[in-house]
Amino acid sequence: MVECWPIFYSQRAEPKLSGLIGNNLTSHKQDRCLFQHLHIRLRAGELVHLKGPNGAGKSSLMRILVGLSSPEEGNVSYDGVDISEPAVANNIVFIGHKSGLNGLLSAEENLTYWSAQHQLDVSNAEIYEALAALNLVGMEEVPIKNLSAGQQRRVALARLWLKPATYWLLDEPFTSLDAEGITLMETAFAEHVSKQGAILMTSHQALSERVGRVRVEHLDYRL
Ligand SMILES: Nc1ncnc2c1ncn2[C@@H]1O[C@H](COP(=O)(O)OP(=O)(O)OP(=O)(O)O)[C@@H](O)[C@H]1O
Repeated sequence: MVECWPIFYSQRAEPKLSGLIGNNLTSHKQDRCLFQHLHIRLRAGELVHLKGPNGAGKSSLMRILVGLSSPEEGNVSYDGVDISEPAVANNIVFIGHKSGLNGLLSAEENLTYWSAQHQLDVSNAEIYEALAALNLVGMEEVPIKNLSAGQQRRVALARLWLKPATYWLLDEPFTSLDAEGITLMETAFAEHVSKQGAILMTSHQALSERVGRVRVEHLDYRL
């Protein structure tokens, strides 16, 4: 039988440990065990690249780690506080592999709405600055449905510029990005980690040396 997941930290560790801790996580989908008794830890100042084949369960794990779905077993905490505590969300930005944007609204409107949802005090000028950082000057008022796939991805990623959070959980952030977009994001990742931010990301492509030190973890496909 395939071992589900390497144990990234001692099982004797106390739950009050700093960082993101997924403890003893188990999840099944369609009668298949994606992972069982999985332990994962992400510390401040770390970038973890979660790899694995299609269908292995990376997105399912990410959704559990941000509290969007519940594991059948185990628990998730951030700096010793359980994910169920509302305050925990203030320190996390999750960007899923779907952009989560309203196609009828512009980039500016989407980010204004998202900021309000997250109780962020963000000005219009800051939204324009975030979009400029993603090289979207001139695209601010265009309905999302009229932007290219890569431009839409950039709008989704602009959220990272708007919310001051330690933990970035990014599911396939490079999807549809061109080489310049990937360089831009890798540079942002390196900067975030250098300021003691923490990043857990999935990607089917290798990261360049630009991002600095990366810890790679694998999630195997279980039959
Ligand atoms: N809402 C759902 N209902 C039923 N099955 C699901 C659901 N979401 C995911 N699955 C199944 O769980 C398995 C893992 O899916 P998941 O999206 O987590 O994989 P992944 O590792 O992120 O894959 P990829 O690399 O293709 O993005 C797949 O077999 C998928 O069919």
